[in-house]
Amino acid sequence: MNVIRTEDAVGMVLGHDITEIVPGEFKGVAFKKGHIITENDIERLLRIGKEHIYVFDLSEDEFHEDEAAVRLGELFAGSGISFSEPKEGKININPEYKGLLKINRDLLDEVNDIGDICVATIHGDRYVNKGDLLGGCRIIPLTTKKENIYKIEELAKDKEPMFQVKPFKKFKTALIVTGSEVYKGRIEDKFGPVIEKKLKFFGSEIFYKEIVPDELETIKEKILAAKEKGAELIIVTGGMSVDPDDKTPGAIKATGANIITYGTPILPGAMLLFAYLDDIPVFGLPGCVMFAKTTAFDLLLPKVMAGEKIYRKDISRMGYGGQCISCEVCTFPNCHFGKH
Ligand SMILES: Nc1nc2c(c(=O)[nH]1)N[C@H]1C(S)=C(S)[C@@H](COP(=O)(O)OP(=O)(O)OC[C@H]3O[C@@H](n4cnc5c(N)ncnc54)[C@H](O)[C@@H]3O)O[C@H]1N2
Ligand code: MOO
Repeated sequence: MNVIRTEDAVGMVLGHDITEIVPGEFKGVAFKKGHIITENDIERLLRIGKEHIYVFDLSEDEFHEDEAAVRLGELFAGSGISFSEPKEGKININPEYKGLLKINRDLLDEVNDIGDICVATIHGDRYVNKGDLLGGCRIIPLTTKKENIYKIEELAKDKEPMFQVKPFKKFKTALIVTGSEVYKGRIEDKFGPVIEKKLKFFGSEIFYKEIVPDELETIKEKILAAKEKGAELIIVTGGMSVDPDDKTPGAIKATGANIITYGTPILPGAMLLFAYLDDIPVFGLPGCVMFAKTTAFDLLLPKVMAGEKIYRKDISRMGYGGQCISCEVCTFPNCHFGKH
């Protein structure tokens, strides 16, 4: 740090906070450490009694923390992402609309390995709402070598952005409720309303609904009929376990669908089936989806709704963090469930 005459400090970086006291009116920080001194500041500094100040020299090969933070904000913000004004070398990252958050985890780790620059995030692959806090980027020293920023710009080239939000699409959804007890009117359908509510949250609606008995052929026919009618997503509920009356997995298979998984390492929801009938995602949902607050379905549905293709490995890797602990007050998705 150098001591310099205040009049000569324009464009330089203030090395310490400066307090101003105007009796009866104001007492506080007039200028913060790290502030870049402008022509307009000189008179106020002199009035505070600062004829000399400590400054950092911003040499040719350095960026001021705020400038570096803004450059990184521009670099990290993919579609649907905005970032705040820098404050003391820090920007906040926010979504511009509701959607599925994607974070480039490899890039994140590489950036944090460099030093001087810290990026902290929430977990990706979950839904976020407009204005949520997704993360922050802070430059640790007051100034950082330009080469650090250029290195990050190079690292990020031709890669998925650090942050992006994929908007949810509207899916024409078919719902096939299985269960002879429901079909015969012995009990009321409690599954349908749960699914309807979950879909509505993502902006999709059920255009085709059938209640069918536990008969493999009937379930199969209704799935194929839904496809024929233009379904973009097919959900079949109930009959997913191993009882003799549980026909849903067999029926989905019999349509010729490609079974991605029957059994997910997620609890509750281990008996969930996910398949593609041509390109149409098909869920077989076990009974727990009807009564448990959060299940495997809540982890997979946002991805499907954002138009992501689901691979077997995406599901088989979900065991880590895949146990819901049924908190008294559910805060999902702001919890460990489904984060890995
Ligand atoms: N022997 C085994 N039994 C069960 C296993 C297992 O591995 N071995 N897994 C358990 C798990 S985990 C789950 S989850 C459930 C899966 O249930 P299903 O998908 O087979 O559900 P259902 O047997 O069809 O129904 C269970 C229960 O819920 C009622 N239900 C079903 N659909 C509706 C509806 N639309 N409206 C109202 N109520 C409905 C149904 O009447 C049953 O009482 O299996 C465990 N068992
Ligand atoms: O394992 Mo079941 O499908 O969780 O409730």
